[in-house]
Amino acid sequence: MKSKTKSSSELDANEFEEVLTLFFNALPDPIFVIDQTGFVIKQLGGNANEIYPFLYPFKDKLEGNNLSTLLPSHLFSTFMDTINKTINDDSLTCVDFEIANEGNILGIKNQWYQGRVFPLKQRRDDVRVVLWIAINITEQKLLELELKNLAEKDGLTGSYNRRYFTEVIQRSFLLYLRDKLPFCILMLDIDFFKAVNDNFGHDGGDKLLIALTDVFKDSIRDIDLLARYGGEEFIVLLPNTTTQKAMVVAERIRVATQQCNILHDEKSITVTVSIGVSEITVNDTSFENVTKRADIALYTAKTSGRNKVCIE
Ligand SMILES: Nc1nc2c(ncn2[C@@H]2O[C@H](COP(=O)(O)OP(=O)(O)OP(=O)(O)O)[C@@H](O)[C@H]2O)c(=O)[nH]1
Repeated sequence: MKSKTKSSSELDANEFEEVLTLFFNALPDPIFVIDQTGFVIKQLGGNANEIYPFLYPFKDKLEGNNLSTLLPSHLFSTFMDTINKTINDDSLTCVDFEIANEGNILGIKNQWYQGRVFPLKQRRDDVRVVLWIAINITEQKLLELELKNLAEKDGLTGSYNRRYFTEVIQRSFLLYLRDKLPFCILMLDIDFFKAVNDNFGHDGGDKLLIALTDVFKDSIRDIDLLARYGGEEFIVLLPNTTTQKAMVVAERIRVATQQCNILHDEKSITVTVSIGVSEITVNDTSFENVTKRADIALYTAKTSGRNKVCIE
């Protein structure tokens, strides 16, 4: 009987594995074989040190160790949740994660990765196993963050812009309809701002707007939302707040503004602010009813002498 002989173009299993290992090792993205306990069975590829700086410090320490000893606890949880989901669903799972790189020897800042995790049929000591490919997506993430920033923030002061504010107040209004969670609005307008520009130049005016943004932020809680509404007009959303408390916050902002003193070309600039306050009511049919009342209150503050807090 004629036995099957290997032709010169065929590889035996060992040779084939050798080629595959060479191939994987040449890949810039690291690939890990990890079991369901978080034990790293094998690491392949990941040779682009500049885009995989997280591998650099323990390049040779990954294999044979558990992720729990390699990753910070919050990342370890993310990895284990992803591995369990991949195995339970028996399908590809994708997860984005960020790795902090402070003090990294390569001087590279935080990096974002996407883990693409595939379930494998193989087991290690009866434990299921996955293939984890980590792809560096930092540039894409930074671009996304920059676009988000451009869409939501005001270029001069870094506070939120009117468009973002409108989105948030719309949601607050819907929450109010559902849960009756009250909220208040403060409409702020700097007094005689034109005179600041006239006396100190547009640069001086800009510098003041930036300084006042900090003053306003320092006077509100983290959950409150400050936005630049127009030129020298700002608006604050105070969630879960009723009129009485909103008046206290408005008064705090008014006093802090009066006390703010900035230097520009060795001259000091001081201003005051007028503030209109309003609270959502059961009769309101849109968030615009609330902002309209704050605007009317602001007008009253302006026409009754400025540097005042009024309510409507
Ligand atoms: N420097 C600077 N000025 C701005 C900016 N946006 C708007 N302004 C100026 O803000 C001034 C607003 O003037 P007005 O609307 O007359 O109001 P006001 O002088 O503050 O007077 P009252 O609001 O009535 O107290 C105008 O001179 C605008 O040019 C900005 O981004 N930077």
